[in-house]
Amino acid sequence: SNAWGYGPTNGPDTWMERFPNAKGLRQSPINIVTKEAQFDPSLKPLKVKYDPYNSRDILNNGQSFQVDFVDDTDSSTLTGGPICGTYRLNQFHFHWGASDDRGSEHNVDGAQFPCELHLVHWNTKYSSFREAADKDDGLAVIGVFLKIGAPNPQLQKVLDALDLVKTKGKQTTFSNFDAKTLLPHSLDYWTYEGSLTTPPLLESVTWIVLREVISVSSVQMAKFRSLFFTGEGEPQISMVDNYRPPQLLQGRQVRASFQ
Ligand SMILES: COc1cccc(N2C=Cc3cc(S(N)(=O)=O)sc3S2(=O)=O)c1
Ligand SMILES: [Zn+2]
Repeated sequence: SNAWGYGPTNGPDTWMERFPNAKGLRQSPINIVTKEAQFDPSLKPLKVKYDPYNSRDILNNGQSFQVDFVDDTDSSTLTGGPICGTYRLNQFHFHWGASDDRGSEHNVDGAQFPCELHLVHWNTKYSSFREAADKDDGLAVIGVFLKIGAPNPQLQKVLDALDLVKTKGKQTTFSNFDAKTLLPHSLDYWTYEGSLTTPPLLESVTWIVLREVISVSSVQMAKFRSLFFTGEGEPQISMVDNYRPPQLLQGRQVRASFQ
């Protein structure tokens, strides 16, 4: 099929054929070399204000599943940190592996995690998410690593909804979810200028990758892997390994909000 994906014939190494941004100078994800991340005292603390009222639905989009938020007011926002102004939460989604040894997009000192959460926000200096999506300062994505450990009860609320969105295109109502409950205690972060990690690979993202991980159990990871890339009635292909490998830093500086 000509649609992009993560398989042998449409995966990350083929994306440059249709999405020239793939060869750009600020591509994501990257490997974060912690010793080379310079502490920047001018970086402000992250301020996350999420209102559970804004959560709307959960959708299998054929590449991951995402929880969408109503973003027509400033009720769920990200401010402070490396960004200027107010960014609104639009959606969150995950990337994961076929086994616990891989699955995250960003790496830390060459290490991969089994899963990575992305919370996608857009700059309200633009009139909409779509208008912001291709601007240099249009998007800010918080990345959170998931590490195998104790079951995560907050994550479980999301995983319990997956039975209703097994195949591509399925969606269901998902209200009153507080995305803040998915964040770790510490909001210490690394930050760098990058891109969307899937087509259209737009170079519009200020990445904010949290240092502290959240936990996920192996049983919970199996729930992620019970989804399908394919639609109802099509030959089933398990939704696993939906991650892009690290891209070249191309001279970019990764800054740390902590010493
Ligand atoms: C062109 O404007 C649009 C319109 C609709 C959706 C998207 N998106 C596509 C990919 C994509 C990848 C993201 S990641 N993994 O870097 O966090 S976030 C994201 S998106 O902005 O939702 C872009
Ligand atoms: Zn993502």
